Amino acid sequence: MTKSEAPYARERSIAIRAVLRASQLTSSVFDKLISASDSLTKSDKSPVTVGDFGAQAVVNSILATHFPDDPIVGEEDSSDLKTEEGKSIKEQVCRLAREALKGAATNCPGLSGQGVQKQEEEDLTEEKLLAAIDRGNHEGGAIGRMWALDPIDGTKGFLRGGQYAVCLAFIVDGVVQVGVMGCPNLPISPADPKPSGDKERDAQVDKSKLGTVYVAVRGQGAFQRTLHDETETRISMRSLSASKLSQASFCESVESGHSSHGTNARIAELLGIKNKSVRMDSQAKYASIARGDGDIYLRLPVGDGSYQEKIWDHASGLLLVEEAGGKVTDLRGQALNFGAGRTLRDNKGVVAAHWDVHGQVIEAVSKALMEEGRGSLL
Ligand SMILES: Nc1ncnc2c1ncn2[C@@H]1O[C@H](COP(=O)(O)O)[C@@H](O)[C@H]1OP(=O)(O)O
Ligand SMILES: [Mg+2]
Ligand SMILES: [Mg+2]
Ligand SMILES: [Mg+2]
Repeated sequence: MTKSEAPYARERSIAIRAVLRASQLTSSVFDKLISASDSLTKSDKSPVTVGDFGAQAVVNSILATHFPDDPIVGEEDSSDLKTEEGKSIKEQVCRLAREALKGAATNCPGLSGQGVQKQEEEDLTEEKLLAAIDRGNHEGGAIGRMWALDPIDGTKGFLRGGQYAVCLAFIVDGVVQVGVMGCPNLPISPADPKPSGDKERDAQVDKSKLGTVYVAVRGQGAFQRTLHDETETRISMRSLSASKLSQASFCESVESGHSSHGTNARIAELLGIKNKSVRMDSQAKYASIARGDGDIYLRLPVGDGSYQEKIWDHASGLLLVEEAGGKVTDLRGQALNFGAGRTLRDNKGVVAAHWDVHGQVIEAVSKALMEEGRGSLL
């Protein structure tokens, strides 16, 4: 079977094109713009920047051109841009989105030519760009085609100059079929240093060695390419058996408010793991274990566990890890349900690990939560 005949080949190509363009936008926002006046605080107290809005406008415009009937579940909406406070951000968002959509054609397999470009450029008025952002307001659900978009996952990492990801997934009947993730600050070669937000240390990082894109289609494997070269290399998780589990390394959030560092530390202890956990913002954690830099991604709820994870925070990362040989479930070992709406309301927490050890990790998670008196989460 050639690539163009493979299931979801068109969705795959368009998703890569959209993520490349949005990643170019976010990189240029960071290089040129980011200052306090380029971001707002949302009603849930989380930050949102020119980059988040701009990337959502770019991805949604491209999806609207190529799949006009497909609904999109996207993180952002344009309401904050329509206020007096949001006016200057709105102007920047529109200028950047226009530049990104008009920019030189990105290297993207199966798509070229003026026709595609011209179609995309027709939608560049302010009104149309804001409407494109708001195409992301779909409620989700278990039936039919839809896209899930996090235009910048890990906005706090983005603002720090650390890790963030542009994450786009295609979902059919609640099952993720295509996942594409742009990680502009992740080193192409895992051996190279990655920016972490520490200004002094990050000054030593060679920027020409950063910028990866991950692509997975269900049943077709997981691949890494770079932002500038379309050559794809297959990736897979490090093999890990029960007897080698103590040599594993964990990935976890930088933010202790997003996932419980204390519980993770106890789980590592229960599994005999001595390696220090690697802290990183965003779904870059999924990419990192999918290509074998680390082995286990744990995201355990903080406090009473009332936070509902969002589908756009996990859809592309989950497929990447599954296609690289891993298993991704909630803390009870149940599959994540992407068909329950905008959130993973049927699930609590996330546990991603190689198939061969996932069961043991789940057992340790149960034990640690019981010890903490949080057995009600199980
Ligand atoms: N209270 C919370 N618990 C868990 N995740 C959260 C919480 N608040 C925001 N997030 C989301 O967690 C993700 C980042 O987590 P991580 O710590 O792994 O980088 C982001 O998607 C962030 O949204 P956002 O997309 O706005 O950055
Ligand atoms: Mg956000
Ligand atoms: Mg996110
Ligand atoms: Mg986001």
